[in-house]
Amino acid sequence: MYNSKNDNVKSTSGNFASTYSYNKQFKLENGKKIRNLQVAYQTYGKLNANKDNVIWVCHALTANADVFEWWEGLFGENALFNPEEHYIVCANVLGSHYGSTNPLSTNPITGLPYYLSFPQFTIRDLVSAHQLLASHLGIDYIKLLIGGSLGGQQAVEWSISEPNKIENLILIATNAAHSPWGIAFNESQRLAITTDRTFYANQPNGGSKGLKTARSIALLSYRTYSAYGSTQVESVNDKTDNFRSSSYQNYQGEKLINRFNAYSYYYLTKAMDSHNVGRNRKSIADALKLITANTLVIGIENDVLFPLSEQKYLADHILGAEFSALHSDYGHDGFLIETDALTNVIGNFIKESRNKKIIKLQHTA
Ligand SMILES: CC(=O)SCCNC(=O)CCNC(=O)[C@H](O)C(C)(C)COP(=O)(O)OP(=O)(O)OC[C@H]1O[C@@H](n2cnc3c(N)ncnc32)[C@H](O)[C@@H]1OP(=O)(O)O
Ligand SMILES: N[C@@H](CCO)C(=O)O
Repeated sequence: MYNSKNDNVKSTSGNFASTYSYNKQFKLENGKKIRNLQVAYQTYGKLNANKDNVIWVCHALTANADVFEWWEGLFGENALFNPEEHYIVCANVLGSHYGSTNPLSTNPITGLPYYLSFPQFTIRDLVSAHQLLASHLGIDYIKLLIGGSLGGQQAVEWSISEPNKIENLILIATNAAHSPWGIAFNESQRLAITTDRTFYANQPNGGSKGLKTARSIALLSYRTYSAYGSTQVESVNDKTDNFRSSSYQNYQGEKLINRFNAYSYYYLTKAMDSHNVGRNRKSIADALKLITANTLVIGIENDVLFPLSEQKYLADHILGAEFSALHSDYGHDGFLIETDALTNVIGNFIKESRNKKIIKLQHTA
């Protein structure tokens, strides 16, 4: 149920799924090392002769490398980001069990799964692992790097660490440093997981009841008062129990534990907490100034987890960045759902960028 490792599989939708193995020791930001690092990834389309059609997607907390599945509408055969024009790459993050090395993987030193002995990693480590993959794929230039939420945290870090490699950057519903509010939400979820004593049993479904509660807590930050009001309102006034909202929370928790494990969730939320582009750099604002990509920052108006002020901050500190706010009844998760609005705003940004480039070329000719 947990491992979807595919080795060099060409799927029916024409995409290519594979796993990259790094044969040296992978050094984490905290100095710890992971042997035999695996990075699962999928590609769609072909790298062109100039190697300048790469779209790299960084996924959020519980997604996987199959971006055509979870970002359908923005990515797909007939979408803005399509395999006809682009070479689209999406890799599973370190710590997630959709094919990359994670706490359920076997530790080559002990021959046993890591579980809670897995080393803690940061957003920068997620990026470093994907930079190795990019180099393995012969990609030294990314036409457009895009990510939302935890995916946006990776995209902003990548753009700071390798500014010359990223031409265009799209950051959605994300931030420059994870907020005290966001960390508190994550800690509450981890408290739910660790209250489930099976978490310490080191078994694949350990902590799953706790994870169900964690997802229930998280949903309150991914959705809004009005989303619950419109989708979970009762049609009768005489109920005193068994409300739709309760069943929804239970259903969503069950849905997650059927496809995700508590260990990956625990470590990935800690990685999210670690996000701070200013760490070991002069300041957050100075780090953002290192970005040279043509940048669009998109926020969701009623996102309670990553409020608009965070995207405004990014746009104000990244040189020349544009800012756009979208409305979504969903709140934070709107970045995964409002694909028509995203296609529209990103499509316009790409057109404007092309025009700017033509004008620049005319001036320098
Ligand atoms: C292998 C994989 O699955 S890969 C990973 C896929 N997931 C990801 O990539 C992570 C990112 N995606 C997500 O977080 C989510 O899928 C989102 C945000 C995009 C959409 O969330 P959803 O849960 O689909 O939407 P929403 O909140 O409207 O809930 C709808 C679901 O709740 C169910 N539901 C709605 N109200 C109730 C209720 N009162 N009681 C019980 N169930 C309910 C619906 O029947 C529907 O069920 P379904 O998912 O089985 O079709
Ligand atoms: N709903 C997203 C997390 C919010 O960014 C996910 O499950 O990946």
